[in-house]
Amino acid sequence: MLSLRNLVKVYPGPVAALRGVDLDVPRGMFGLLGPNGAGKSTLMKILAGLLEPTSGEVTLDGTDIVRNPEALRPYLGYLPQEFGFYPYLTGEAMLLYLLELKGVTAPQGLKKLTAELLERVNLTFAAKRKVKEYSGGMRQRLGIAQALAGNPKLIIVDEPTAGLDPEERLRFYRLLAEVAHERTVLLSTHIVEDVAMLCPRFAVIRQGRVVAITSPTEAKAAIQGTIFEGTATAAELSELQRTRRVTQAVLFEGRNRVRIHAPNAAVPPGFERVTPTLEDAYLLLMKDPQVPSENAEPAREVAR
Ligand SMILES: Nc1ncnc2c1ncn2[C@@H]1O[C@H](COP(=O)(O)OP(=O)(O)OP(=O)(O)O)[C@@H](O)[C@H]1O
Repeated sequence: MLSLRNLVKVYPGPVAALRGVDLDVPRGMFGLLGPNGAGKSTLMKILAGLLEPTSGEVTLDGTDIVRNPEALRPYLGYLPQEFGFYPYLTGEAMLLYLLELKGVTAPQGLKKLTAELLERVNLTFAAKRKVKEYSGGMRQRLGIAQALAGNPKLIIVDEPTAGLDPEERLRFYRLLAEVAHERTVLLSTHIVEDVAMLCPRFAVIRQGRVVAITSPTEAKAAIQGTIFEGTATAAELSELQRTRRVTQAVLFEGRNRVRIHAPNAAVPPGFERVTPTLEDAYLLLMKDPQVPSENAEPAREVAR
């Protein structure tokens, strides 16, 4: 179990990136969902031992990661947001180099381990191709291969599906789900679909604070019966945005299709009750004025 207690990070400025995060992350896949700037990367870097928190505690199975980052290293795999690959190396040479850099040892030899890891992430066919010829999805799979080396207890992946096309994203989801069978995988993302597809539980982070810890099913159940959808003109849409909580406004066949949260209030004419999506739940949490932006707020369990 990975446990975070009252984790605070203040950058010079000062910028309060984390304002007291409390979180327990069990085995399996766990999502950390939040908009850009919420503090996800800061949190990931602290967990990876690359950044010191201003205060607070992080433990992995009882070992203090903050005071003892070296003790953690063999148990940790990290796929950062910007992974630096050498474009002119082959996938195989790149991975071998990364394993050497990480100090991984293998009884069967590093070359064999490289081949096994490439097989694990379905890249054997591209082992001899230069990394510059890899698609975004192939690069991310190579990134997971290096994170898997040494069979870590904890894998941290920071925004791994940004920029992948739908097919690559799906393939990457399958790989992550498989990897999470045997360990804790902490997935940071601003993409709601990542969480919907992969995470039995997730935390929502907003302005450096955890504002909810829930599951996709619970989050949707909590707003069941309160989401309505209809068509609106541009003027009607501005009025709705002023007076209601709009969870979605998209153009569909040239007209505004709008989803609103209407727990008690009367529903505009033509609007019909629809099944809530995780996106609805997430957007409501992001707009929730109950979640103060400046004052301390304990983690809230949604509909438990
Ligand atoms: N080195 C730094 N110095 C000062 N401020 C920083 C630094 N790194 C991040 N920040 C600020 O801290 C806050 C949280 O940033 P962080 O990168 O952790 O967010 P994020 O949720 O990962 O967003 P993104 O997805 O855009 O990376 C932001 O306001 C950001 O501008």
